[in-house]
Amino acid sequence: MTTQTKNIAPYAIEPFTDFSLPENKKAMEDALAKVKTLLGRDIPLHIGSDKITTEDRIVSINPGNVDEVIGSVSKASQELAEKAMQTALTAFESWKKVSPAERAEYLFKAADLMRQRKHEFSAMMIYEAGKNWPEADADTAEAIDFMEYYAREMIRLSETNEHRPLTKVPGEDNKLSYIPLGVGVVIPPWNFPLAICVGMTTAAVVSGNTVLLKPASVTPVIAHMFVELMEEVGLPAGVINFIPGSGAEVGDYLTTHPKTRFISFTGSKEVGLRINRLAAETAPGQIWIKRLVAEMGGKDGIVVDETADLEAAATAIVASAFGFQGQKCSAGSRAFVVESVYDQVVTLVEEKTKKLVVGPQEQNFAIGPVSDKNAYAKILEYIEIGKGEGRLIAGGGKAEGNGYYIQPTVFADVDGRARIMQEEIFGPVLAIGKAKDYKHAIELFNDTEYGLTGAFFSRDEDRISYALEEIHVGNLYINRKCTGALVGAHPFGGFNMSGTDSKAGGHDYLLLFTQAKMTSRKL
Ligand SMILES: NC(=O)c1ccc[n+]([C@@H]2O[C@H](COP(=O)([O-])OP(=O)(O)OC[C@H]3O[C@@H](n4cnc5c(N)ncnc54)[C@H](O)[C@@H]3O)[C@@H](O)[C@H]2O)c1
Ligand SMILES: N[C@@H](CCC=O)C(=O)O
Repeated sequence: MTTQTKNIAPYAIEPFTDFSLPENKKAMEDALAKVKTLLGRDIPLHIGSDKITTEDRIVSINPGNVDEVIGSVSKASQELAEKAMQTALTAFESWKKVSPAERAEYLFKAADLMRQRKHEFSAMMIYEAGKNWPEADADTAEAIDFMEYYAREMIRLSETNEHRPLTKVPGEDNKLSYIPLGVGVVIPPWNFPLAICVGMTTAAVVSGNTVLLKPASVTPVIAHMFVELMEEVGLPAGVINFIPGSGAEVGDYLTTHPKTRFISFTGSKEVGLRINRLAAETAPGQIWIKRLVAEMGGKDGIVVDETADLEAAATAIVASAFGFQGQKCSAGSRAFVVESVYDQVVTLVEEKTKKLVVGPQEQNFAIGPVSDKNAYAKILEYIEIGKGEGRLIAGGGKAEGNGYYIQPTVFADVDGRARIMQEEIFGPVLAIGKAKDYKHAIELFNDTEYGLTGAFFSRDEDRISYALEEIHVGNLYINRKCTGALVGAHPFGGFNMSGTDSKAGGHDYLLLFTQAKMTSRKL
């Protein structure tokens, strides 16, 4: 072990804030007040050390108060995307020579600063993404975790010859080193606008790559707050280039660019498959196969058998379906319950859902707005489809407020092949189906093109063993909700149309941003 590693404390998960304590509540209120004074600013592109302002803008608004502008964000054109690519290519030549421990140090410093200003980052997400306080706090905690975790992981990878030596051959000194790939395009989603953006970007950067970060158009301001933080800790110019822009224009341009070495994408199946197709084409002058990490959607859910703790199962169903308004790739938008306890579980879910109050997230309501106008229209359309596919037992339409508010909605008696059981709605809509027995319930659960998260509720050990083997998802939980993976503890990524199963927050993740070089020296 090197001296540097010895001085680094073992990775520990960032604790969540308990807002029932008056001092924490006050700290968040102060942060909300402070961040409010920062809203509405002009946000430039960051290309190398240049801050570039453009005429064309993305105007980010508060989805819970649509008159409030969060920021007016400059938008990259293809010419500016090209400038960013050239800048990242130049920066790569020096960044790749910076030692892994030094690269990790930037992440440690940024994690430290983010921890100190935790509530300010959360406050920005409360305004820009419509997260409530605990959801925003968990997002910030996860962003800190990703930086702490990947920094240590890079150091561990750089010491691989000490920890996992190659087989000895007399007369040879053989070594393996993990070197960076080059310039990557990082395309995060809006729903974990800090954690996933930070995780994807810092994993690539700590591995020695330089990046073009194209934030989600719904949440560019919180992404910019992170970019400013990385500048504050002294990350060299050009390592992270911030280029908000249209997916179709800038996204396609960079995906097909011959100098793009890898693309790290998290978002919908439709966009992920498009990037997969475009990235597979070899552009003139391209000398590598582009690497693609694509984490996509889900149609996740919970299976409940008759031996389960039904109260706990119903609580988990409601939390998984409606946490952050169901806008998680891990959201439990389906539940399958065996017929002997079906009515009991449905009643419990109905009661618990009806207790959820909808309102603005500045005031920390359980349910806030959905992300934007398009999502609002799409979710309401699915609710209408659901009315023809199941029995409406809670919600069923718009909720009051100056934003994109929708009632948490539950449909019971839904067939496994119904559209609301098969298609990712990405909103507060839950479909419940009845199964003959636990095996049938698992069969219904597996009948989807996705395979991201799932949970099984039972007290029977044999059935739990069966579920562990048969439920086909990347993240499977027993007797708990199917959302809320923790960095280091629950490496995250899905099967089938849910993506490339990259296992973010796990030991294998940085391998996706490196290539292993073997050197053999004759002694
Ligand atoms: N599997 C996971 O880990 C995970 C995590 C979070 C979200 N998601 C999924 O993300 C989706 C919600 O996020 P979203 O609405 O931001 O998804 P989205 O696919 O609409 O957008 C994702 C990102 O892709 C960009 N984009 C759009 N068109 C592009 C193109 N042609 N080229 C390049 N980039 C382009 C967007 O600007 C955004 O930054 C859901 O399907 C959800 O399940 C998956
Ligand atoms: N990692 C998060 C989901 C990320 C996608 O939206 C969870 O486990 O709930």
